[in-house]
Amino acid sequence: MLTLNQVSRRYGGATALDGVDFVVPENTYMALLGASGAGKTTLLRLIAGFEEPDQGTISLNGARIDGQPSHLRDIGFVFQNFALFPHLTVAENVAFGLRHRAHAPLTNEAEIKDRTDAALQLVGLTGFGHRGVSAISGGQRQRVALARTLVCEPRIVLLDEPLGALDANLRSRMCDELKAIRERLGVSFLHVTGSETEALTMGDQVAVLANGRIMQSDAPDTLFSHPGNAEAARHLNAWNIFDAGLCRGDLRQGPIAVRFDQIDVSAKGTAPSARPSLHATYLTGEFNGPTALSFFRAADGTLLQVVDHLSQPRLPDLVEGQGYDLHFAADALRQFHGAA
Ligand SMILES: Nc1ncnc2c1ncn2[C@@H]1O[C@H](COP(=O)(O)OP(=O)(O)OP(=O)(O)O)[C@@H](O)[C@H]1O
Repeated sequence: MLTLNQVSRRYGGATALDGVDFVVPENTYMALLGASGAGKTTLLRLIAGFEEPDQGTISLNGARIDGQPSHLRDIGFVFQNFALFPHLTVAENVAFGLRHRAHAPLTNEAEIKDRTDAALQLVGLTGFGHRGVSAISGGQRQRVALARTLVCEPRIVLLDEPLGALDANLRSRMCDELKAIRERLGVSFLHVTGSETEALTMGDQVAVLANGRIMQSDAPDTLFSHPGNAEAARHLNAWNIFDAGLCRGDLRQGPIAVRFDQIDVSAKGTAPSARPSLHATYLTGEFNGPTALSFFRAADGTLLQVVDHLSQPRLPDLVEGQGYDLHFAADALRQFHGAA
């Protein structure tokens, strides 16, 4: 189990991480979701030991690792750009870590070969060992990077946007593979990403990092259905967040959130009186295959989105520039304390 306790990191006057409390349990695929600049890479670099926190502690299985040299932490790191050696073969790239690690480097060629072959088999690259790393596909390069990390049997694996350099089809295939490989190994993976879809698909647990803090860490379905604050909701790209004052109905003051797929639309003045509702102007629509997204503007300028599933359409025909009532079940909304 990896534990960060009140970890902070500043660069000059800028705070990258601000009192982060974070736990990655054993044998877990942990996804860390955050926007660009949220501090994701900084967090991984502190765990790996490439940098030290200004404050706070980092422990692995109960023992402090902050302050320890990086190469003694037994932590694997898979970089976004794979960082393979271009002049080495696939097998040589994988074996490199075994030969050169600071802690008990291997010299026995038979053992190096056995462990390299096992790592290549684990990532589905048996038979590719002799190839140059420029003679394989992007997805295969990603798997070499993973094999190179896994061959050293790290206690936890950190993955920095590992699918970022892959095209969309390959990305979804690699999602399944990464999950399967982790399950076979039984070590925890900490995978950082800016994509909510990737985080929710991959993670046994998903943490949201914003403004240098962990906003929420939960099972993906809990996070998606019950974001605990406006910042977590905003990262899921599925929730409208607006001021309760816009609504007709008996609501507490402050920011509220309603999911894109839980809002209904009626002609102006026809919202059922039992449901909270607000007026908004229809801007435009967007088809995304099986779903359609409609955009509205509320009186205070807030942009609202409504998702309609084409197999079960709920929305009337909408006219651009015309006002509508947007309404929802009272139990569909979430209210948060503090600013939106
Ligand atoms: N070496 C550094 N010197 C100064 N500022 C830095 C340094 N490294 C990171 N920062 C700043 O710290 C903040 C967090 O950066 P970090 O790279 O951790 O974000 P990130 O979430 O990984 O972003 P991205 O998804 O864009 O890679 C940013 O504001 C960044 O500009």
